[in-house]
Amino acid sequence: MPTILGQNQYGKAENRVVKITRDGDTHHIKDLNVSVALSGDMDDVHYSGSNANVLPTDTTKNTVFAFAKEHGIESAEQFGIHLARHFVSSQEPIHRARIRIEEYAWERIATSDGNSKFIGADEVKHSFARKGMETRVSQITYDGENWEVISGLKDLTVMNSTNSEFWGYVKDKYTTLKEAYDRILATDVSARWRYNWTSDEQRMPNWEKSYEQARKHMLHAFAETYSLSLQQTLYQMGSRIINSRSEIDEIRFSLPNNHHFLVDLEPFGLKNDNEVYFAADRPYGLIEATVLRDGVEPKIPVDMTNL
Ligand SMILES: O=c1[nH]c(=O)c2[nH]c(=O)[nH]c2[nH]1
Repeated sequence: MPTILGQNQYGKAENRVVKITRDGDTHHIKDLNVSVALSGDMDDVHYSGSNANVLPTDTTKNTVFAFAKEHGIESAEQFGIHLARHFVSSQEPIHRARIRIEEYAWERIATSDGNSKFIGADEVKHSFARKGMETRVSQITYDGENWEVISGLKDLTVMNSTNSEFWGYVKDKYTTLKEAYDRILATDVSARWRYNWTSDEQRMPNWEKSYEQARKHMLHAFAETYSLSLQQTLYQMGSRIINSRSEIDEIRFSLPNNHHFLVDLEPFGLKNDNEVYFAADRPYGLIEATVLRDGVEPKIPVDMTNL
């Protein structure tokens, strides 16, 4: 049965590029998911396997990261225009380039009430929360006598573009990780906290205010902790809440360490001065712990994913 090749395209999909622009101590983030699809004279590679016209998808990936350094990322559109023009104008066999870009928006972590006691202007400049991501959750249990209220949030994505190190860890024969003295610290906060309101005899907390305050304290602790590990940051976030909110006795966190790897741009003659990162989605470190008011019994389940 004779066959012919129909429409075809190829390229590297979902290049997760994060560009930090460091304007003194004020940092700016561009966080993109860039997919490249090229088409043109690609009959041969399909029919005979000749790669003579094939620019490797790996190269299209490298180009995305190199362009983030060379041209910066002014806007997703501008970045896509640079890339598409480059592929079509530099490669004879390529006649069409389609660049798809998703951009993740970030906003600076700032004080909601103008009270900058916990957060100096410096911290705000390199601490970000991703827009419109989080989900607020709660679980209410009542046995006719006692109440248990657990509240929390998930998918609150935050990033510090500096003030994070990781070194001095155990090294065995399988350890290859390089010590880091200035790395990106990013996580999707999943937290559950338990209220010490258990009976109708007690004054009920203001749930709305409590949620808002717990969230705020957590973000401020994240932003202002000079972090030597995500574990340390986690503990600071928890203890800030316990110390600031008398109605909360226990908080449990599940924090993925969203790794950002510096891209090696040396092969392209470019210096990567802590600017262009590959945002890996898996595997990820997963740091989990409960922070408790001293003397209380832990009640939040260790595996809180169904909560
Ligand atoms: O903050 C961190 N904690 C770890 O336990 C760890 N392990 C690792 O490889 N990187 C990191 N980062």
